[in-house]
Amino acid sequence: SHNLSDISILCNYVYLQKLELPHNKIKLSCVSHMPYLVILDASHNEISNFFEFQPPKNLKEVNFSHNRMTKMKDLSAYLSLNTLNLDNNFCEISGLEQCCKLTHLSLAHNKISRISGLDSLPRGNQLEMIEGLENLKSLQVLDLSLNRISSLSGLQNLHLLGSIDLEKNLISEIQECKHIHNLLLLRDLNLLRNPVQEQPDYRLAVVFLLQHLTMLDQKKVTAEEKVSSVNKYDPPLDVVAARDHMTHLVYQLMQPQVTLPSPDSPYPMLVLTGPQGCGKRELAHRLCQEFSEYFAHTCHTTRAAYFGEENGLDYHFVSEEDFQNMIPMFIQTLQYGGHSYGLTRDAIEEVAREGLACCVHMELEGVFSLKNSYFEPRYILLIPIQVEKYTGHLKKRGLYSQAQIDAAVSRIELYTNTNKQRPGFFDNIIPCDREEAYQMLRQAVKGYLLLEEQEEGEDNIRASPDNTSTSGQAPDTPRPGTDQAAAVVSPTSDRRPGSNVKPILPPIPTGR
Ligand SMILES: Nc1ncnc2c1ncn2[C@@H]1O[C@H](COP(=O)(O)OP(=O)(O)OP(=O)(O)O)[C@@H](O)[C@H]1O
Repeated sequence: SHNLSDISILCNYVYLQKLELPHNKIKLSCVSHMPYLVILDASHNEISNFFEFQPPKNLKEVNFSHNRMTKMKDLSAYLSLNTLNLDNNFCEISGLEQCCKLTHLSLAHNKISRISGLDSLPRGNQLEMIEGLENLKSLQVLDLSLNRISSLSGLQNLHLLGSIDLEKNLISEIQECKHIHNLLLLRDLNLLRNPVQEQPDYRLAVVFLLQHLTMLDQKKVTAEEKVSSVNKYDPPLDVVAARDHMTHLVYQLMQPQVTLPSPDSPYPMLVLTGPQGCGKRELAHRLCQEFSEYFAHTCHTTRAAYFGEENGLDYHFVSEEDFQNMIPMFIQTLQYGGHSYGLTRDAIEEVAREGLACCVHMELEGVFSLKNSYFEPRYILLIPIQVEKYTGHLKKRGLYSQAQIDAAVSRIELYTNTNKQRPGFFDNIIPCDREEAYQMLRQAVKGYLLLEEQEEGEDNIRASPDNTSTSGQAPDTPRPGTDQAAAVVSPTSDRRPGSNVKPILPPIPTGR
């Protein structure tokens, strides 16, 4: 750092192996007199000529960063070079084809729009790491084929990149593509002859992660591939529900006898839906307790019972193996947070035989699935209004990991969008983070049950069979706890299960 400009005196030091002259204004012609030079640091000078000296046979490390070079030349004579720092110089990289020992190339802060010519670096000595590319903001085409690169990290900010050729490298993980996920102009990626090709569903997974690609591995990405990849890795709710429904429909057709439900006598059900942890489970529980003569909860899950949960009451807790064996019995299932949840026909029938309606809670996919079925439940959406409060509540519960919390929070939008885009999809919407959520819920349910008058003292008034009015009830409507009721709900009754269910929910409006 002494602003040296003339170093011709060094011409006499022919045995020099290491020359460090950063931050000067030197010219390098004297290097031609140093055949044994191994390390050269001429960074931060004003050198405009690239390698303008006779090649020292063993020159291994060269630092030319921060100079004024604009044009590269063929470096085939510099056979021993393994480390080359060219930060802050060039517009185009070339001439490295014969640098067979190059393993470390730094190209930070250049104006390079095209990197090529690195593809013929001989095997066994290929680049393992390219440094400094992150600042090559104008780079559009990157050819790093035939190297030993195993990560795409460092490319994430090259927003103008349209083409990356990494054929025959060591990329082995599909997740590496996440590094280039935000490159919206990237159309062409070549990962041929990388170990990643062996990963199951490699092509669909890459097409999913890089949705702007038009060419992958020198093959056009088709519209069908794009749709299949989204359906596989982030299926829309309708697709999840349709698949679930299809499975259960097939099994249903294989069942010896279908009892519930039937299109002519819909079985009443109440479904609470909303993102996980919004309190559906407790609310459903309270409802089933308060309205125990109307509702019972019945769902199966493979998740372990939380403290205080009871088998058969909160869920039927079963092993994953049992759950899989029961698949033919389900009318709806969902994999959520690594666990399986489902509603079996048998469980619904058991509730129905007791003269009760099912009150279940589920994620939105379950609702979509039920909407495909014969069932015509009432759907109540429980939605958090204040995200921070909801997040705090999830944390306080101490049941969920941060990832689960994030997933639950991110799904709020799914619910609100569904509500916006499909008017009438939900019968009621209740802000679940309000103190009075349960009061609002029971009010809605009482509305369904036409129970208002009963509260006002008319004890014996129940919902009419046709649900059209609450007054002038048929006096012989069975009351819970009476012999008559017992007769109707007797499990030994030979009437069709479900036919004794109280006609509690008003008919579903047509056109839903
Ligand atoms: N049969 C089903 N189909 C779809 N989703 C279901 C089903 N049964 C339960 N779920 C939903 O799966 C998610 C996880 O269930 P879990 O019982 O662990 O909920 P939770 O953590 O207690 O949250 P919440 O308070 O929302 O019930 C919940 O959103 C629940 O409503």
